[in-house]
Amino acid sequence: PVSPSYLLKNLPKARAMDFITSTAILPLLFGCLGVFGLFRLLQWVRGKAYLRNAVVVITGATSGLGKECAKVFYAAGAKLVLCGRNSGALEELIRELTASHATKVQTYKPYLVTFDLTDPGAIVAAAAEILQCFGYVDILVNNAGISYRGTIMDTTVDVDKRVMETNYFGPVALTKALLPSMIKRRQGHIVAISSIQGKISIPFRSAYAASKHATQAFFDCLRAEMEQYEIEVTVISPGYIHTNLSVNAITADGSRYGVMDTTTAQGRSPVEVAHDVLAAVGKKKKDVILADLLPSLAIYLRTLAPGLFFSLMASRARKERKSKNS
Ligand SMILES: NC(=O)C1=CN([C@@H]2O[C@H](COP(=O)(O)OP(=O)(O)OC[C@H]3O[C@@H](n4cnc5c(N)ncnc54)[C@H](OP(=O)(O)O)[C@@H]3O)[C@@H](O)[C@H]2O)C=CC1
Ligand SMILES: CCCCCCCCCCCCCCCC(=O)OCC(=O)COP(=O)(O)O
Repeated sequence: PVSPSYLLKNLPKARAMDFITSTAILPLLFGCLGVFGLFRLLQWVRGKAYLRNAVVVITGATSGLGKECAKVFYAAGAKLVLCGRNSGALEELIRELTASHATKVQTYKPYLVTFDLTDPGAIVAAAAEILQCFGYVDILVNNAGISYRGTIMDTTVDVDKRVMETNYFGPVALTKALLPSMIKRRQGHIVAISSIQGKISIPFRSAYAASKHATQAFFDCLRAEMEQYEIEVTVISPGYIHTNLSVNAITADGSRYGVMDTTTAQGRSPVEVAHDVLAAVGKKKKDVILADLLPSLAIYLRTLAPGLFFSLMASRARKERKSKNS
């Protein structure tokens, strides 16, 4: 028997088109496209339904990615609990959200909870307040975080601890405080906003990269342990986003860095990233990288050719040191 590929190669173009249209190839192609389209549509509809009326807790909602996440989850019809340290900024955001009417679904006035993620007592109290108010939480978005700049040798252990408390122990404590009620309902979704630096470590970010690697590891373990209760875990690792992360970063002695780095300024818009977060949550994705090609390739390089990756990082450290000294 003559194979379709042989015929396609050997028949003139016109005859080849005749062949395609007169055989099952075209209907098969359209069939596959149709099934794929239907699957995507179903996924989209399910995602929308999943977020509508869901009780969603977002930490770090006062600025940057958290603020934009608040906007897209609000517009999707979620019942929001917005967390942060600055109650004035949260109240302002709630005013902004409730003033806009550009959504077709029913929206709910967000609830506000203020606490510091470095204060374990305040985290437990905040979780209790949220549960008392809503009875349950559907989705927790652990977004709040701080970054850091400094050399390991100059950095005090207090600074390492502060970054770990904000980016790792805080989200872990909040997750643990909300998990029992999720387990009881056999329903819930924990989201961790990590970073590309949760997958690869770059020089002069030791505390930050360590906190994000710890985040990735903890929430990967959690995903496996929670499968039995049907609780979802999504870890999201973005590349640079144009927010105030670098401005708010702390330095080796704990002072504020206060500089908008070029990498941050040239990062993706937080609005776009928030939409990607919403889509990932709606699709119950397990692990998502939201970055350009180079950082994504760097993750593969770290796994497949670690020696080369380490040399590149050492050269990056040399260059950065040189430019600082000159
Ligand atoms: N921007 C980027 O390039 C990238 C960011 N990310 C991650 O995205 C997340 C959001 O950061 P982004 O929006 O960029 O930065 P921002 O600095 O704009 O926002 C950080 C948020 O975290 C809150 N926060 C910081 N420390 C604490 C604390 N101790 N207790 C409670 N809340 C706190 C801040 O609240 P407050 O107003 O009280 O300071 C603020 O709302 C972080 O986890 C970050 O690591 C990941 C990859 C890239
Ligand atoms: C097969 C070819 C592979 C080539 C790989 C070359 C290696 C290039 C290194 C790229 C490093 C990318 C670092 C990305 C870091 C990042 O996106 O971090 C996100 C953040 O969390 C930003 O926080 P920060 O405080 O550091 O601004």
